[in-house]
Amino acid sequence: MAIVLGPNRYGKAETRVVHVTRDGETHHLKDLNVSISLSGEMDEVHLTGDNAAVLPTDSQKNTVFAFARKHGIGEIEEFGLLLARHFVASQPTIRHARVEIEEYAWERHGPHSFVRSGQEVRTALVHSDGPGGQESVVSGLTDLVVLNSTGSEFHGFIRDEYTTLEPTDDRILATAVTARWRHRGTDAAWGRSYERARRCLLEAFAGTHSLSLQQTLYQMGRHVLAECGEICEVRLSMPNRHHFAVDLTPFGMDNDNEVFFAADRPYGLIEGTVLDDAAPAAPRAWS
Ligand SMILES: O=c1[nH]c(=O)c2[nH]c(=O)[nH]c2[nH]1
Repeated sequence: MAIVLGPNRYGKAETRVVHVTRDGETHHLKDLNVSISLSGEMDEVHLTGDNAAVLPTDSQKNTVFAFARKHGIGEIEEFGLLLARHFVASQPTIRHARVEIEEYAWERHGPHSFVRSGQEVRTALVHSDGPGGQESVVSGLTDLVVLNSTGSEFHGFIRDEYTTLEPTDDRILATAVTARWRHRGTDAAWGRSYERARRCLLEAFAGTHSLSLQQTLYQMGRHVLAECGEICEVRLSMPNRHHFAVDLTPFGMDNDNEVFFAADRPYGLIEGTVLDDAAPAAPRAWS
């Protein structure tokens, strides 16, 4: 048996950077969580402990803050590309950079006062092999919590000896959407693209008369691809947040889908990809 070093990467995870743009009395806020992961000629550091090829993760963290000061923070895809390209272009030992960014939204509550809005998080995942190499941008969101109080059925499923679920033609459909979408290029109008993709997800969730969460998932991905030409692949992960109508007959009451028990776990987890089959595959874009 030969023992060898396999794939590896390293970087500073979860640098929390807040940038304030001061426009007189009126301030603008960007609140990010930036995770950097670099790879390249890293055999020596693993095999012998020679650090000559290693850009310290501490320097990577500092770069995030310095770039926020130098370039400001616009769209997170843009900031991610700036960072990823910098590491690969400036360090010969670094061949590949992966930058993952979460953006937390703040709602304006005054000229320099903000309220953290919802739990939804905007995301970007950027890969760069440097000038002339491959690059990819995947945008997305997590924790977009949505609920339809009707317009959802689930019946016609397999019944085996362990099946107790009753078919239903009217149930609550609720989920917390995690969606990621791959762009065809690296120069989209990121902000507008994000708003359009998000709107499409919501429109399709609300507008689909659902026979299963799987069917709703496919419609959501389809709608994004149909409306957003800059996007070629959508990956969705949606927990089925079960709401069970409570049996109130012990108390002499009926319950015509009015009172539900919102179960926490277990939950069905429905995941799927919707894509333009002509788009080039980019497995590395998602890793
Ligand atoms: O939309 C659904 N899809 C399923 O696969 C499933 N399984 C289940 O028990 N309930 C549901 N609902």
